[in-house]
Amino acid sequence: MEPTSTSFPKNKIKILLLENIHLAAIEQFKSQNFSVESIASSISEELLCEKIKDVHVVGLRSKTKITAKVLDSAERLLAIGCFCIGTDQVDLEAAEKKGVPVFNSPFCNSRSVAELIIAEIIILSRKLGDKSSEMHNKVWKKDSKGCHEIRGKTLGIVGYGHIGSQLSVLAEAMGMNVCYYDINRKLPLGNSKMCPDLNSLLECSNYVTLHVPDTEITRNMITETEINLMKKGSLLLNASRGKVVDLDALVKALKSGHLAGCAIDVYPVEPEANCNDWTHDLQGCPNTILTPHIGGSTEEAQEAIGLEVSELITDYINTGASSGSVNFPEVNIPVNATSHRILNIHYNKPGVLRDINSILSDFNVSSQALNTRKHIGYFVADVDSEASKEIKKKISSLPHSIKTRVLY
Ligand SMILES: NC(=O)C1=CN([C@@H]2O[C@H](COP(=O)(O)OP(=O)(O)OC[C@H]3O[C@@H](n4cnc5c(N)ncnc54)[C@H](O)[C@@H]3O)[C@@H](O)[C@H]2O)C=CC1
Ligand SMILES: O=C(O)C(=O)COP(=O)(O)O
Repeated sequence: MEPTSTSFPKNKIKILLLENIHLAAIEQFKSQNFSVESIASSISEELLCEKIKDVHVVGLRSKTKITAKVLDSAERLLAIGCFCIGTDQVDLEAAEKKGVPVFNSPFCNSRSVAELIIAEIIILSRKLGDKSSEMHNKVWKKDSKGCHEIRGKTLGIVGYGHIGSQLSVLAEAMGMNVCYYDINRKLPLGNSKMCPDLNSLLECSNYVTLHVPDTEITRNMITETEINLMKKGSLLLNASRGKVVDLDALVKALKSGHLAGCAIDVYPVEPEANCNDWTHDLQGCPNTILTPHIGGSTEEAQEAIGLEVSELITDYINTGASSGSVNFPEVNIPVNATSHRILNIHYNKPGVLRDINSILSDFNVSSQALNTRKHIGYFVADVDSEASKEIKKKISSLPHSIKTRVLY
């Protein structure tokens, strides 16, 4: 008997991509016959609430905010793709409660960020930004005052994760001494040294670079107090998130000469799209490199991210595999071509598995798996194709069910 066609037609799957996500993702989704709309910029919450109503997948980068309000409008949403590392732009708990997995690319642009920081350390050490600006303005001013080699200097890395550890290796290869501070225990790479606390790193470093996520703990991690603990003439680099550093305090330290320079790639508020009227108090500060959140903006990184995240989402839509999501129970059982697959997302309450299995006890189940997180459970089972419609109907009507899909 032909399996009943229960899977949602692929060409009805609507994918909205924002912020100029790489063509590799668009091509991957189109190869699955999904329909794709790609927008080059971020969009406002109001417009997103409207556009997301009939969308099954939304892809974004670091700008677009997926708030609880946006999620309330997203009745058909199956998955969210953060085509970047950070996922702080998504209300992860609200997405979990709605049974929407969030996928990201945990390290495809780590090297790009690390290389940018190495470049900026050298540019700042030789004041290349100011020197180049002077030359463009007809000023030939040759001097070595305040210019240094980086060999033998100390780089303090705050956050020794994918980027911080990559940077550690590159910096040591340039002859720098490396120390780091992390709230988690980390394997020190090469000759790097762990600092017991942030203050000791600030006090011993010639360069301080920040590579932490945006969290309640890291917001305003570097204020006037921490900047004043830094050595006079040291330099601060931030390519993590804009709220980690109090930029007013940074401007004050640059103008007083306490800090010899800085490189800032991220800002508390950033434009939704490219513009030519961006202003900030950091403009005009001495030996100050300002970049428009381009740490991960290399062709290599964007292509790799586009491929990785689109493949994770494709697998989730086509097989229910949730590996690689940051907010969802991980379930990943081999596909059984002769069965139909039931996917059930439910509130994590006692008795749900009993209720599901009492429904399945009347049918043949070739494999099943359950995993849970704080708010939800994710159940996957392969069943006879003849029974899948009936099983889906019964499981989706259970009191704690959030979403139930059938794949074949
Ligand atoms: N400017 C840009 O274009 C980019 C910015 N980023 C940002 O950089 C951040 C770091 O990226 P990855 O290294 O890949 O992340 P990761 O998660 O691999 O490493 C972050 C490290 O920070 C540590 N950490 C967390 N809170 C801390 C605290 N309060 N004090 C000290 N350490 C703390 C964690 O234990 C972890 O080891 C991302 O969360 C993202 O916000 C990432 C890529 C590109
Ligand atoms: O990977 C990250 O977290 C980033 O901040 C990169 O942001 P972007 O993808 O360039 O908007």
